[in-house]
Amino acid sequence: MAVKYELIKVCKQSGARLGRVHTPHGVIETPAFMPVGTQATVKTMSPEELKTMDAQIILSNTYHLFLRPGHDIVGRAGGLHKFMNWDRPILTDSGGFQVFSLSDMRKITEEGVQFRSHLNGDKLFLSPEKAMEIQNALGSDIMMAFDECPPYPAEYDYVKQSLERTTRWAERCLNSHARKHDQGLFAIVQGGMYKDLRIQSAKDLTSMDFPGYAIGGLSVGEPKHLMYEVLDYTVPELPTGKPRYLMGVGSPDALIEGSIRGVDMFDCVLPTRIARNGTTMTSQGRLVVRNAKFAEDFGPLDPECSCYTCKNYSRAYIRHLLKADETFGIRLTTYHNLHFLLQLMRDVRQAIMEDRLLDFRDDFFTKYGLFDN
Ligand SMILES: CNc1nc2cc3c(=O)[nH]c(N)nc3c(CC[C@H]3O[C@@H](OC)[C@H](OC)[C@@H]3OC)c2[nH]1
Ligand SMILES: [Zn+2]
Repeated sequence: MAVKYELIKVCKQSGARLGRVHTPHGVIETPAFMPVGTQATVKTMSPEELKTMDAQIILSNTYHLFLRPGHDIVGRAGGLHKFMNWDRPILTDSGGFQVFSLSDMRKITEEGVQFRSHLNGDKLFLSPEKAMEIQNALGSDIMMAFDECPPYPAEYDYVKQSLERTTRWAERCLNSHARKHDQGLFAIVQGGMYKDLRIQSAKDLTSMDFPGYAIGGLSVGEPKHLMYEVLDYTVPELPTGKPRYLMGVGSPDALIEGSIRGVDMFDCVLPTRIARNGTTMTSQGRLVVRNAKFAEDFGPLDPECSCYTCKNYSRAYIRHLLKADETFGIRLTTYHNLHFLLQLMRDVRQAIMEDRLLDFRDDFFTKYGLFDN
């Protein structure tokens, strides 16, 4: 079946919502955090470990897989699910963002974007139609429309031109959507930090029938309060019966604040990226386990965590592995960080069920030391 959203309940205290996103490879309970597996793997984690921590859906990336190994190879392997041995839902980004964040020598035209591969300098081209062809070959359950994510800050006129082109590109994606595997195609709302442009982008895109809507153009260096402000006036422009996906977000506080504002899906490289330099998220805030002070600390990363890492290994052992550059060290910090955010979203869903998400936020922020900064 195609991608459908089922609204279960709205939190009486916060307006956040509990929902389910039905996809060809299974159901996602929302609000949900989606681990990022850019190059067809969530770095250092096996699919079995991701299932043990109950990751419901993972992300992969059109830009990276187009460049390497090539979407045609993945297609001939039977698609991304088969290629990476993951039988739950997969969402793929359309590649637009990476063209701007990874490659140089790029040129935007109405047709699409010319750029050079960040791997070998090859001249390449991505367009709405190409992005759809690639995602069809990958066979992801949720595909993203090809868009431009303007930099921050960006001039009003540039953002207006850009969002209007992104809307035309979204229409071209819809028209070239083969629905080969009954995949869902989400449009991406742009408009920078300008209220009238965000509302224009949302109105234009919701007038076409997409099964879900992403809010793009955020988490690009703007202050957090500005991101929340944009959410405050953009989310209400989106249909309540469709999932809302805030791209590239985020930290524990942003996941809670975004859920309060009615966002259903989140993705962020934070948990896997900071794990690689030995930074972990714990119920008492961030903990840099590489620090010398943990050399003889034989307790778990987080005394309140029930994950595999915290049940079986000490801070001293993990610190030793990281200092010795042993791969198992970043596997343990990665496992814990992903589990931490997945558990946080389970707690958020429970708080929505019990109409107490604002209380949950205050308790979490107090313990996590977020009222300090
Ligand atoms: C960090 N802040 C952030 N703001 C973003 C805004 C946009 C946006 O407006 N449009 C598009 N198309 N993508 C965006 C993205 C990339 C997310 C992907 O980036 C990849 O993570 C690195 C990952 O790919 C598996 C993920 O897949 C959905 C953003 N990331
Ligand atoms: Zn843990």
